[in-house]
Amino acid sequence: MTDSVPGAPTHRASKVLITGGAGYIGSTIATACLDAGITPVIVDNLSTGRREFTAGREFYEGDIADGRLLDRIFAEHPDIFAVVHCAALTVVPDSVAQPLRYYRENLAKTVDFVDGLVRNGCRRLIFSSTAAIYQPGPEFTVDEDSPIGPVSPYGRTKAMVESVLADVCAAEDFAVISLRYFNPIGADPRMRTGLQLPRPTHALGKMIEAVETGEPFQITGTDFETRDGTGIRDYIHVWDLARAHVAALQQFDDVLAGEPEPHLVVNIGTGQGTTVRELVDALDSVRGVPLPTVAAPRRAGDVLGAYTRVDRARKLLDFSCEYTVADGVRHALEWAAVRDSRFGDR
Ligand SMILES: NC(=O)c1ccc[n+]([C@@H]2O[C@H](COP(=O)([O-])OP(=O)(O)OC[C@H]3O[C@@H](n4cnc5c(N)ncnc54)[C@H](O)[C@@H]3O)[C@@H](O)[C@H]2O)c1
Ligand SMILES: O=c1ccn([C@@H]2O[C@H](COP(=O)(O)OP(=O)(O)O[C@H]3O[C@H](CO)[C@H](O)[C@H](O)[C@H]3O)[C@@H](O)[C@H]2O)c(=O)[nH]1
Repeated sequence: MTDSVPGAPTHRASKVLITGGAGYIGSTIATACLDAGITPVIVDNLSTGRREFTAGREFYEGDIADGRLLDRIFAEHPDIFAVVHCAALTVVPDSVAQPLRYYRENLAKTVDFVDGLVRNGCRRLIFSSTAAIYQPGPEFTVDEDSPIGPVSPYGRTKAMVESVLADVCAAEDFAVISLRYFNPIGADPRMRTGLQLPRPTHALGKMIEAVETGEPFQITGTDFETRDGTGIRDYIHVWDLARAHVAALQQFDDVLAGEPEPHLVVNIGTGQGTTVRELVDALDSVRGVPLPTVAAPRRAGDVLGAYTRVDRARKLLDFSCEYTVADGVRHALEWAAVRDSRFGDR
């Protein structure tokens, strides 16, 4: 006799381990989990994450490759039903300058971490993958079957981890949903968490820096084959991105039950492309003041960009975005205004 209901999840999504839960995306996922009634347990070495984001949350300071720490976490929380694996180094130019560090932190440590999960009988994992693993091409849209061809060591670490996870799923009682994120922007709409990195290099971060300093914003690349010559991206509100994780957690077993393999890949984006100039327009309409811009050369390795088709996320996770790009811009500006007061050392 079981208490299961036809169509109901085959597990109860009650407690989840989040690696990198003191970082930008992981802390927002932790908040969204709490709002959905799922208790987050965070493990983070605070290399880029902030202790402030763990306040009032179950938190273990340490490294994902520390097997003894992992054993302790599972001994103290035997009811963890899944892991969201966000912990990684994420700066593309750093990965070019220090590839061994990136392969160690993102790939080798994930191997040790997954070994520890298998040892502790934890068999569900959601992996933070990235749109950066797709091969750049003239097509504006990609889907999960588009060719893989990352151009940076960072992107390659993510593609390699996906392959490792697929192999583990084939050999062990282990199941994975790899979510390939497009470009996250914004903050928790209630301003509990947001971007904590002091020197962001992404487009919206640099625009907000330009607002703060009064310097013109440099548009790096105005000769791409896009509608206005500037790079195109799929900017997803970080809260929507976090909601996608909650959806994947709540339906984990049911979603994978319908799949031929226990390793599923899903793109998470809005399905809409936005050029750099259009992102500046969104910022201008939110602020009501035009941001001065100046044309600059392309960044090394910069690509034309892409946005995702959203059919798989909609069909398998019943997920779609609720926030617009303008919402993301507005929340990023609001967060920038409160951010420093949240951190004692700035
Ligand atoms: N931000 C983006 O544009 C983007 C896009 C696609 C995918 N992703 C992926 O999303 C995930 C989260 O990215 P983010 O933007 O929140 O970055 P972040 O730097 O804000 O968060 C990463 C967190 O992981 C922690 N961490 C790193 N290495 C660790 C280790 N060995 N052990 C324990 N903790 C460790 C850091 O302290 C930090 O809190 C990453 O895996 C990243 O590759 C990010
Ligand atoms: O100061 C800037 C910064 C960016 N851009 C342009 O804005 C577009 C988007 O650039 P982002 O850096 O915001 O986005 P990317 O997709 O190129 O890269 C981002 O997403 C990647 C994952 O997909 C990595 O996480 C990377 O570190 C992060 O910056 C590009 O055309 C870029 O040339 C500018 O015009 N000026």
